[in-house]
Amino acid sequence: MKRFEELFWQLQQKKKTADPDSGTVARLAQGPHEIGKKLVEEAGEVWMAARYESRQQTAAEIAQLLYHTQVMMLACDLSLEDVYHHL
Ligand SMILES: N=c1c2ncn([C@@H]3O[C@H](COP(=O)(O)OP(=O)(O)OP(=O)(O)O)[C@@H](O)[C@H]3O)c2ncn1[C@@H]1O[C@H](COP(=O)(O)O)[C@@H](O)[C@H]1O
Repeated sequence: MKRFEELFWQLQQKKKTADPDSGTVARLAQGPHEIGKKLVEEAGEVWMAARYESRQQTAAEIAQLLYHTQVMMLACDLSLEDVYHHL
C-alpha cells in the first residue's frame, strides 16, 4: 500500500529524472491545461461513483483524483508543504 507522501516522492523522482517510460512525465509534458481537464474528469468520476456505485469503486476513483492532483502540483512546482500550509 502506498501513502500520499510516498506517491508524491515517487512522482517527483519521475519528473526529476524525466523517466521516458513514465505516464506521469508524459502528462506533465502536456501542461496544466490538459492536466486540469483530467483532474475535472476524475472529480466527476468520484461524484458519479459516490452517487451510483460501490464504496470500493468510490475509493478507487478518489485514489485517481489524488494522483491527478499530485500531477497538477508538480506541473505548478508546488511542494507538499505549499499545500499543507493551507490545510
Ligand atoms: N496512481 C497512479 C495513477 N492513478 C491514475 N493514473 C492514470 O490515470 C488514468 C486513469 O484515468 P482513466 O480511468 O480515465 O483511464 P484512461 O481513460 O485510460 O485515461 P487516459 O490515459 O486516457 O488519460 C490511468 O490510465 C493512469 O494513466 C495513474 N498513473 C500512475 N499512478 C502511479 O504513479 C506512479 C508512477 O507512474 P508512472 O509515472 O506511470 O511510472 C506509479 O506508482 C503508479 O502506480
